[in-house]
Amino acid sequence: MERQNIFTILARDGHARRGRLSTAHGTVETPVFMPVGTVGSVKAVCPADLKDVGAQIILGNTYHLYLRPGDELVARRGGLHRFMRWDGPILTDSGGFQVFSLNELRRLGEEGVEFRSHLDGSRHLFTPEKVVSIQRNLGSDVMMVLDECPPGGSDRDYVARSLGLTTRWARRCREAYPAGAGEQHLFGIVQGGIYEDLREESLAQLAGIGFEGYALGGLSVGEKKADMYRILAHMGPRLPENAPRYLMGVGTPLDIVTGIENGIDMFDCVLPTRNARNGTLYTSQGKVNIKRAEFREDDSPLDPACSCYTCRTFSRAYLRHLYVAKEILSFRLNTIHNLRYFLDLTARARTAIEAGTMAALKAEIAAAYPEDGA
Ligand SMILES: CN(C)CCSCc1cc(N)cc2c(=O)[nH]c(N)nc12
Ligand SMILES: [Zn+2]
Repeated sequence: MERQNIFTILARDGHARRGRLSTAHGTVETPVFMPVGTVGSVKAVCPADLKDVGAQIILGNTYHLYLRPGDELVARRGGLHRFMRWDGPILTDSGGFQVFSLNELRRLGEEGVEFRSHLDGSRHLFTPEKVVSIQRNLGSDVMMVLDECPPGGSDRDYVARSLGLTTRWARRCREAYPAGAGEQHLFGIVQGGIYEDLREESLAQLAGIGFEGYALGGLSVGEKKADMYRILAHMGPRLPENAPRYLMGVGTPLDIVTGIENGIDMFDCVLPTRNARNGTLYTSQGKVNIKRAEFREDDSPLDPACSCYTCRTFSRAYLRHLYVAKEILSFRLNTIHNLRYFLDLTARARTAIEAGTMAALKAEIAAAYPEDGA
């Protein structure tokens, strides 16, 4: 069955693209930031909050949902959208990355990756076929292939061998879910570490198999920022032109704008949700550490340039009080704001690309976050 083109480019500004991705649960305006909802919830906020802050597509995670509550239980409850009452698009990572980041005990082989659950120590094997089956049970709109993400700083020989395994696994994922097999999209993940030639080799192999979208993996895993930016500049524009491009696990506000100017369409990062819970808030004037004593009697809004519920309603003094008192409401209000900041940033980028003013947006973000470019 001929697949209709799922991704349309509406405008460009240099390598930056303003696009539209169609999924079974609606269209996604790109560039887009995707809030992370690893175990079926974006921590501290509910679906109504997510809609209110402008979330379009959120992330779920194969590893976590497979272990608890179980992908088959979620399937029996009607799939992840129904289970968590999120009716917009969902992207799920394949789980390999989480196996490596959460488990000391794991064994990597041609068949797949064997690991012990971080919850109860039970033994499991993730194969390419298994992670596709889990993501089909979850019903995610975008599935990721099983890949190996070499740790930052891995030597070239290891990275070269690893990308071969990632390609063989990607091919098995595609065979388990051929193009046109259903409404879910399958994205390939380009590896190759900090080596341009290995990155191009990984991409050529994946493009030869054919996926609905392509992700840059293996970045923001401890490598030097300069190395990440070098690979991003080299590979962003080289990813297939008419497919969505996803930079996994990135990043800071400046990383995101830099990714957009290098042709990336989709981003996910735990920074807004994780930092909300430790009081680090992102604003138009840079980071605000809400627990600082200077805010004790500050009646001004967190960010005068932000129109989120938190900034419209509460003072910095109150947000500081909630945080210091360890009130649960602090997590929710801080998360609402931080997500709104990252979602507004990509919304502003969409407008900037249409207007040809991405350079000005980047200069503004670089000035507000001078420490990010380090
Ligand atoms: C919450 N997010 C961090 C989870 C989704 S993105 C996870 C993630 C992050 C990073 N930096 C690299 C990789 C990678 O190379 N492969 C895979 N499969 N996932 C990755
Ligand atoms: Zn706000």
